[in-house]
Amino acid sequence: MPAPQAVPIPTLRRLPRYYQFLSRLQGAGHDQVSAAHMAEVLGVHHTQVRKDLAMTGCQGRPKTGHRVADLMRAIEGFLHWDNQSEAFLVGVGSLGTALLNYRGFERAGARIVAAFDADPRKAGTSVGDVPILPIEKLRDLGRRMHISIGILTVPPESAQATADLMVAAGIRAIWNLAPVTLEVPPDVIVENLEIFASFALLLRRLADSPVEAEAEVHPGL
Ligand SMILES: NC(=O)c1ccc[n+]([C@@H]2O[C@H](COP(=O)([O-])OP(=O)(O)OC[C@H]3O[C@@H](n4cnc5c(N)ncnc54)[C@H](O)[C@@H]3O)[C@@H](O)[C@H]2O)c1
Repeated sequence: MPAPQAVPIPTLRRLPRYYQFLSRLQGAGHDQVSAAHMAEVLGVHHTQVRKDLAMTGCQGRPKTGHRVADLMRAIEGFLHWDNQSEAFLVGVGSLGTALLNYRGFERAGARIVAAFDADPRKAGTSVGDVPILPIEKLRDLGRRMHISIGILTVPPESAQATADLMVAAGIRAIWNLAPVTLEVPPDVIVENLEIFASFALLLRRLADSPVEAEAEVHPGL
């Protein structure tokens, strides 16, 4: 298996999509899949799919392709999903609560073990089985529990201070959902996610797409 730094980022982004597709195939009772079929359904060039899958070390067979279960295991191992990383979430508002309620993280290899908020009314409560703790506990607890991932869902004005606190707590990877460019030491990884950037792209593409026919608007209304 190549060293992690040799893996192209686009491959790392495509593998979870492959995994979701495989999981749907498995759910529908299929146990074999070809790279060509994955390429067609997912709209990725088949050479690229083969290259990506080869990186996971899973060998396909010329006629039958891959066993779905083997491929899923290979992707899990390659992305370290089989070695769950524990995460802290900071900022238990609308977005933070939605993420805490989302059980898909565990399938993606991360388990949120505690959440933190500055609002004293939230401390001492929980979302599902995740306890909400006062923000003052973040630093010591992070260090004691060797937590490496921080999910940042505080308002923009608190984002940099929260990132600083996460770094002081020993967190080495921050998933930043606040619309702020964070400044962190060079050895700390930041991945930003902006849902509205994707939505803006959708709107732009809709505006650019040709309208084929004068559609009947809301028939039946
Ligand atoms: N990435 C995206 O696509 C996306 C989508 C929606 C919202 N957001 C961003 O996510 C963040 C949260 O949005 P929301 O709608 O959940 O806000 P919210 O106001 O509902 O929740 C924010 C929470 O953070 C807590 N908080 C504030 N300062 C804190 C601090 N210093 N330490 C710990 N906790 C603190 C508040 O008490 C509150 O519970 C915002 O930055 C928002 O812009 C991003």
